[in-house]
Amino acid sequence: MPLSAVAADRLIDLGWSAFFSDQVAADEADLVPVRITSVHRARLSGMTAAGPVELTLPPHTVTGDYAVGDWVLADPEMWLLRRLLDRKTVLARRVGDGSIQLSGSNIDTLFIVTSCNADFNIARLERYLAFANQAGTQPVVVLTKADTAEDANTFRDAALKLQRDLTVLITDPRQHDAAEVLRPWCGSGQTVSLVGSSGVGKSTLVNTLSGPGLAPQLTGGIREQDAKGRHTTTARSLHPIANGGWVMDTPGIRTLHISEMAEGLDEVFSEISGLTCKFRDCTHEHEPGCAVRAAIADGSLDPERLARWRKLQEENAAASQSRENGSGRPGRRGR
Ligand SMILES: Nc1nc2c(ncn2[C@@H]2O[C@H](COP(=O)(O)OP(=O)(O)OP(=O)(O)O)[C@@H](O)[C@H]2O)c(=O)[nH]1
Ligand SMILES: [Zn+2]
Repeated sequence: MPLSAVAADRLIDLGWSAFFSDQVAADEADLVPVRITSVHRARLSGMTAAGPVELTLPPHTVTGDYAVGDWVLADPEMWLLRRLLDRKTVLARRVGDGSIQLSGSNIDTLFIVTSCNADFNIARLERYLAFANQAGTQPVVVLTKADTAEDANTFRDAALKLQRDLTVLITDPRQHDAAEVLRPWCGSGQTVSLVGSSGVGKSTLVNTLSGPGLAPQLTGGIREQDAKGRHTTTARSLHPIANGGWVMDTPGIRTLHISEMAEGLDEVFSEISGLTCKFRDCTHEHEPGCAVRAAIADGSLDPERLARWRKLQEENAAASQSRENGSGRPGRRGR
């Protein structure tokens, strides 16, 4: 069943690309690509080129194995879920009990939102950057509440130093032009998500991006009752952006533990990870020919930045080591 030109365009709007179509085997031609738009305890909702569908799940399906943003193939007769396609990017992290939490997949850009006030925290931003890099998504720092700061540019200058070629934007999420400022990352077929502390303006930004007339439910996560009757935020969802693209609302991340994020960290701290010392296993403590200590000595590397890098390296090594015999890695780099 060849796709009509309209349906093909619609699929591209949804984020479908050669990366996914190349995975469809010849004998799967009658299956339909579905993008997962929300993941519930016992239910998966999705979007096809023709509109929204509720998937029928095969027995023993664990919905937690699926992420909002996933592409799956389904049998159109009953919308029976057949197979998950490989992810281009995946935001994954270890949570308290050691399990992997999937925060979303096939996200092109992660807006790391922080305010020009006491919320602005360099060490936390470096964690978020490692998280985005490890996922394979492009991080963009979005600074809000510039109107309440004496000089927002000092915040922007500090953020620009956190990663080579990092994009840092200043915008007021309450204003319509916030959508214009973020437009380059929100075109047709592009998927964005937001992270940041409570109160920095994420929901306001999602509402501004979604344009007028979209469900106010976007502010505040979707809450469900778990088995013990507690209310927990179990669902994330994908929403259309007014002029193209998709935005994923992700629940707040209270503490972002660094685990299995070596590549992501190297990218944040590329000015350190790119240095070559005389000894390959240099600890940068006392060895001769240490390029890291030389960079500190000549002033090209900030000792505080080095200290933060060390702390994250140690946290990552300790967490990754204790996981060595555990289940698969949470993050898989897509680029
Ligand atoms: N003055 C000012 N207020 C802002 C700005 N951005 C957001 N706010 C306000 O800050 C408050 C919090 O914004 P939210 O969008 O609810 O923040 P959030 O990040 O979604 O918070 P959680 O839902 O708790 O995760 C709201 O009252 C916004 O109107 C800004 O640039 N300047
Ligand atoms: Zn060294």
